[in-house]
Amino acid sequence: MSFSVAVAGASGYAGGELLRLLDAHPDFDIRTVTAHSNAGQRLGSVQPHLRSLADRVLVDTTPETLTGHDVVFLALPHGKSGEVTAHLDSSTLVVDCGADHRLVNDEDWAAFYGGDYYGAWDYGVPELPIEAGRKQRERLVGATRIAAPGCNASAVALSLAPGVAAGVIEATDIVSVLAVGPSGAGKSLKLNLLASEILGSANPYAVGGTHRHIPEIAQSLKAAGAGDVSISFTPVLVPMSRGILATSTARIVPGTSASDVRAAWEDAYAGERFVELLPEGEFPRTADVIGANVALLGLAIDEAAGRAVVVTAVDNLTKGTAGAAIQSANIALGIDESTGLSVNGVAP
Ligand SMILES: NC(=O)C1=CN([C@@H]2O[C@H](COP(=O)(O)OP(=O)(O)OC[C@H]3O[C@@H](n4cnc5c(N)ncnc54)[C@H](OP(=O)(O)O)[C@@H]3O)[C@@H](O)[C@H]2O)C=CC1
Ligand SMILES: CC(=O)N[C@@H](CCC(=O)OP(=O)(O)O)C(=O)O
Repeated sequence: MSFSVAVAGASGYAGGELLRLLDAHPDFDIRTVTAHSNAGQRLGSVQPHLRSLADRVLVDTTPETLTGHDVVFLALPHGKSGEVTAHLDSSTLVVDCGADHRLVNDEDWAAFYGGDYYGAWDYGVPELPIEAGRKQRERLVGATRIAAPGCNASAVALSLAPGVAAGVIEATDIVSVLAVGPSGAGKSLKLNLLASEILGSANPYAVGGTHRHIPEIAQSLKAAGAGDVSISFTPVLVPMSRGILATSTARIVPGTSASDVRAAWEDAYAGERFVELLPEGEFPRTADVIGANVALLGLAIDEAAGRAVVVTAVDNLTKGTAGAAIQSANIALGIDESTGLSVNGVAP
């Protein structure tokens, strides 16, 4: 099978990671690569690590340049995807890596993003437990519109949804602190992301309940069966170009045994290729997931605090975005879900 593909935002970080993975995918044929300020440039001049695609020329991101493909991946700034997708044929599979189609509640959109609200699409985290023992992947089969997740949001949702779905942790008292690499903020110049500001320092941001991923996480936990959700979420920029280490804790439902808590995560992720619960006593490092389409989880029970502690590592650009987008597209198109995706990273 060969599906023609366009990648919009191909000059950016997420677009670059999409191209790296798509070029190795046997069923996808990259036909069009688009950009904005870099339109007209050779891809090799802006993504020099993509040697096999170096002579491709970036074209403008318009409905016309994106029309006529079987699959369109969008890696555009927030607000830009919604503008484009309204013009694409409904039979084209469109996978948006931005936030424009993630939130089901327009009030959340207004509170955390603002601007036009374009409506929610099927959420591209296949392994997420949803109600009644089901997984999000069921909803992706045959989908033609998919919203890939926010990288932090998917790390935290994957961390906690099994415990919520099994009823062993309370969703009303969650604390998540994340160490994140600056590539999550994209390639454009920002003063707080200068090397002189971040090398040798750990810098908190969006402190105090303001981060845009909070409603996205709450939405995923509600889909897993939570009623009310309360999450204190604090990201901290650390000097690693890519990667997320999310540490989340939640109160254990009184009377639940430690083995029942662990069983919730073991059962949820048994047989999953791209989400793995490490053996008891082991915890992941970001170094183990760089370039891999994998989320690694470590779980501990803090008996004294009465809390479950979940430490999750993902590469924000791979399992956190581009890998999730391609995995979800595979499911939508009826291709084997793991095609073109590896659990192996690069190290050291
Ligand atoms: N980086 C990450 O880890 C993650 C990113 N995402 C999401 O993916 C999307 C892309 O992010 P990322 O790759 O990091 O961002 P970058 O800033 O690295 O890339 C943005 C891309 O969008 C293009 N672009 C910029 N302005 C416009 C415009 N006005 N109209 C059309 N295209 C434009 C840029 O083109 P040019 O360079 O030519 O100007 C570039 O190709 C965002 O929505 C982001 O939130 C989601 C999860 C994780
Ligand atoms: C370091 C950094 O700024 N990271 C970004 C991650 C963004 C992301 O996951 O993408 P979306 O914006 O598409 O949700 C952040 O925390 O907002």
